[in-house]
Amino acid sequence: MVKMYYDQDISLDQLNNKKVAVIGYGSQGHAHAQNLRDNGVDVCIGLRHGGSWQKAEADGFTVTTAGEATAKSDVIMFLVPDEKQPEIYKQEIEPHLTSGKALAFAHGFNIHFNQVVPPSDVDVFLVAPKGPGHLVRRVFAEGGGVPALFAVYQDASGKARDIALAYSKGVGAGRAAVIETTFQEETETDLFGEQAVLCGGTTSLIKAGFETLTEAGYQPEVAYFECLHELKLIVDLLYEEGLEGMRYSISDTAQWGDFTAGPRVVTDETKKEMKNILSEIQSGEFAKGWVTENQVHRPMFTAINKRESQHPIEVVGRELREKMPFVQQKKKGMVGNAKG
Ligand SMILES: NC(=O)C1=CN([C@@H]2O[C@H](COP(=O)(O)OP(=O)(O)OC[C@H]3O[C@@H](n4cnc5c(N)ncnc54)[C@H](OP(=O)(O)O)[C@@H]3O)[C@@H](O)[C@H]2O)C=CC1
Ligand SMILES: CC[C@](O)(C(C)=O)C(=O)O
Ligand SMILES: [Mg+2]
Ligand SMILES: [Mg+2]
Repeated sequence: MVKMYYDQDISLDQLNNKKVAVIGYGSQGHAHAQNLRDNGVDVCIGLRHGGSWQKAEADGFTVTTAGEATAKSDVIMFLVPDEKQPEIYKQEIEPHLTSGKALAFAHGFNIHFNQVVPPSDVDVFLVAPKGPGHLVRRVFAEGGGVPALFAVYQDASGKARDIALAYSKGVGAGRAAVIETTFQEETETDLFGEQAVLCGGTTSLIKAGFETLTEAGYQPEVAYFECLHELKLIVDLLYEEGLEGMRYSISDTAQWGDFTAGPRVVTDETKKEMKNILSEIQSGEFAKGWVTENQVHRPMFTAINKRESQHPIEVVGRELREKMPFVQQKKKGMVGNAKG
């Protein structure tokens, strides 16, 4: 088994006398900043004037521009959206990224695909939590942690690995598991996971199930609870106990259906397509498409996003969730969601 690091294996010393700038206060930014602060790390926030600035100040942080935060800090964790990083790096980070500092990422996209090229006299590492930022904070606040990968791309100080490990502990990952990787492995596996399984694969599966039931004349509310709402409850069991633990809790009838019908839904053809998706990530084809889509101001992203928000499962889901305030974490004050 790969070596894993836990809190007891990691020292926070490499962060103790350092200032950490978290650039961005969105999904990952607010979680890193708050978890690090709770672990005694000296954190400031770098932003542009806007919604996140107010949130970060209301949460008690010192907020300046990204450039000022970079200038006064030793470790700069870059948590603005991937597609904005190259420009913000050139304008705000690079001019202040003097020798001896460390530039850090939560995802390797821009380093691996050469969109950000830091100078050789700074450390470059990543600490990539394997979970959405809002859960990185929520799970930490509940006493747990979200696992993370760390990787060193450039070790100018000779201490980059220890700083990355300390940072991983600082955000709470040492409570779950910290694994060493490379920028290439993190970038390719993360893109694959979010496209084929966690986000793309799952939303397509949910919609296909919902559409199959509603097109057959079943009520949309019933289809919503069956194909979306209950998925969370099933995934909770998978998270806690794996496949076997989930199957312990479901009926034997469901388990027999799982064994016999599941492979008819996710077939060899599906796996073949997963391999194609992985090849496009590995070759840089996906990255090229995403960079280009942003250069032309996201026409497809915008159109698809609009169409998706009007899907019948979203229409019925909004109504049903309104009546279940206990499921609505966002309305209960989920902080740092720059996406609204
Ligand atoms: N979302 C996640 O859970 C995960 C994300 N990652 C990685 O973390 C990084 C950050 O992603 P994510 O947290 O989703 O980002 P978000 O979109 O949630 O947050 C973006 C933040 O950047 C700020 N920002 C945007 N433009 C600027 C600017 N020009 N100058 C200064 N600040 C700016 C926004 O502030 P404003 O309010 O002003 O717009 C906001 O605070 C990415 O590399 C991503 O791949 C890795 C693991 C999981
Ligand atoms: C699964 C999506 C993710 O990779 C994540 C939350 O880990 C992301 O980029 O947001
Ligand atoms: Mg991810
Ligand atoms: Mg990702």
